[in-house]
Amino acid sequence: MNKVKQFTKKGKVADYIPALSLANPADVAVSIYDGTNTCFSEGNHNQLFTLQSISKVLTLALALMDHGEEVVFSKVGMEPTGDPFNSISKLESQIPSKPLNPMINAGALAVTSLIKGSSNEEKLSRLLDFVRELSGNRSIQFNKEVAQSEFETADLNRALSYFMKQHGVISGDVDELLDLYTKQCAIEVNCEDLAKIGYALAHQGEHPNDKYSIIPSEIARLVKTFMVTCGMYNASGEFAIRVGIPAKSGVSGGVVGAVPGNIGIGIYGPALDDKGNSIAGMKLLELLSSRYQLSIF
Ligand SMILES: NC(=O)CC[C@H](N)C(=O)O
Repeated sequence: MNKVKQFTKKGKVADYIPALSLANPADVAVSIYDGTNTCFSEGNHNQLFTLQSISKVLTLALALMDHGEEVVFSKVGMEPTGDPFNSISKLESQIPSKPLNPMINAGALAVTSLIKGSSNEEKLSRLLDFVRELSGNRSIQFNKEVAQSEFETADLNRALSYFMKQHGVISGDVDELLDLYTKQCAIEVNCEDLAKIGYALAHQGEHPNDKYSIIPSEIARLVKTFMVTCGMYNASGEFAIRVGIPAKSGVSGGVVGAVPGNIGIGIYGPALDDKGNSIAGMKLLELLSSRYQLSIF
């Protein structure tokens, strides 16, 4: 832990969502869960933070459970982009303007538009229940201030959505979609919750304590594969080489790691590198992976 703390000085807290700029850049925490009911943690593992892009993994799993692969992958592709997570450029150059994968914002917005429910309240409550079940934590909620702060400033995500609506990738009201998406991104967890979610994904979608199946194993496999190819945005290639753990980051500084058949890892470190990944989190995962030989490759 001491080895990685120094790296926080080189990073910057995200401020394009104003509420996220309140985070303390010096924070670093990690939890590791091996299925034996208690987490091994270091740092302030009770610190709450929002899922942000980590939620994309969970909405993908839910949308696949709701509709199956054929429907979901008619709206979103399976290829890494090599572009920043909020880029619009490939939407225009791809025919028929389908977002390239579900881990970039355009693809995640398309996936969120697929979540079943008769209202945003019902869709959000289904997603919250899903996150609560995967983490074994019934008290998980979303942070209203962070959701509101993102909703008020999400013009780029609105632009992506309008572009996709024009091209028939999504339908319906764009602000309704943004309302759900910003609440999904504002779901609040701590490192232990993330470690348990990582464990569930690492174990074919099993409940982290009770071991019954929450996500069908084929969907858990598919989601982990996206974590490898696109989980760290346009740093995914280097991350696969240096770390080799299926993982997903968010601009709040959270990272979830799922070592297949083994541990789940939850990290918080809000100082980010230039690609939007937790700078200390990436380093910590690199050290953990080499010390305990966790790379899947
Ligand atoms: N990379 C991220 O975590 C991005 C999520 C954020 N809510 C956004 O859409 O910009």
